Amino acid sequence: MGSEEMTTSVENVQEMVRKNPSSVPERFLIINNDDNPNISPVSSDVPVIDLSSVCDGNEDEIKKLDCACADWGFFQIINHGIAEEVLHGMKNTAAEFFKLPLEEKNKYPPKDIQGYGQAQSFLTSKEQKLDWEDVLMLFIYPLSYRKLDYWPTSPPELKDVIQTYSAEVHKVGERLLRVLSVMMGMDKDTLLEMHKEVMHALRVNYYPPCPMPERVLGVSAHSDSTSLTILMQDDDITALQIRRDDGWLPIKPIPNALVVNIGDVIEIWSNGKYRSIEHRAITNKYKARTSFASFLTPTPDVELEPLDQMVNPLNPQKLYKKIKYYDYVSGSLEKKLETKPLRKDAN
Ligand SMILES: O=C(O)CCC(=O)C(=O)O
Ligand SMILES: [Fe+2]
Repeated sequence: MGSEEMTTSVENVQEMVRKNPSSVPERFLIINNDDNPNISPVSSDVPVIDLSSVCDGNEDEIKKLDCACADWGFFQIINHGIAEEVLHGMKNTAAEFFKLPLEEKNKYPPKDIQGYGQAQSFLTSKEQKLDWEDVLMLFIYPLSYRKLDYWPTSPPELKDVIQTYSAEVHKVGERLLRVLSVMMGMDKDTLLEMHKEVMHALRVNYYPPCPMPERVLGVSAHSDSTSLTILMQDDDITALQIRRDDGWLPIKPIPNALVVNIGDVIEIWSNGKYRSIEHRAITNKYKARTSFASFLTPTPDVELEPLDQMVNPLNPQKLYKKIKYYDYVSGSLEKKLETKPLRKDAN
């Protein structure tokens, strides 16, 4: 049972619910009313983008994507080219992993952001409210960052499934970055080159059912410190919400579509034209939910700064200071999932 001792002081949420399905420890209860999951949602839907049409150069669809990145920061993509079997394979195999006994899952205790554990064990802060989720986090690319010690060996096919799913998502991410590069006035490969290498981490979020969904968040409000995040969510539960018009807008799952959001890095490069929007996930009283977030980022040594061509009469100055991506992430981890750390005046 040594592995259990190796976990942090935050209890495994799934295990806690299994042992005591009707109670919620104090540290999970929300006090700040702005975080209230009950706040009345805004009604309208995030744009749905046909990726194949965008990549074929369809002007209207590209315009729609431009609008989605600027006005919404979030959109869903269809016709992304990832086979249904790949998506379902990932969901079904991960479900088998989360069903395993705790001792089995605890063979991969979180360290250096990788492994299986509670959301907070991946972060530094101790005081914040806890999120109602357990997380499996793995570096996928570059291969030199991959630490297979953290890749679960059970179920046996999981490693291959993660590899196949992630390779496909990576291709989608690169296609999107090529289109965004052109939309930002550059050659199609420039944005990719600015990453030096497109780094990729997979975070599998497992949210057990929660007896008090009106007072507990699955993941509290945050923006992603990525270039892009590509998310696969369950079809049968609406839980992801984005901040919009002073309210929270739910993103209703579309079967086999993927949710994409602009992260802080693209917000900075685009000098605020494309927006990294705060989002959160609420909990569900009756059902567990799983989401798969693929985080695409530049390498840590990349210097972030608004691109010269994104400074224009509409946006006459650089809105963000130059900062190394590594320092940016360290800063936002400390501030962590509080409020959005962006919009530093550059002077
Ligand atoms: O579960 C979700 O829908 C959101 C997850 C998320 O925002 C994240 O992992 O960064
Ligand atoms: Fe997120």
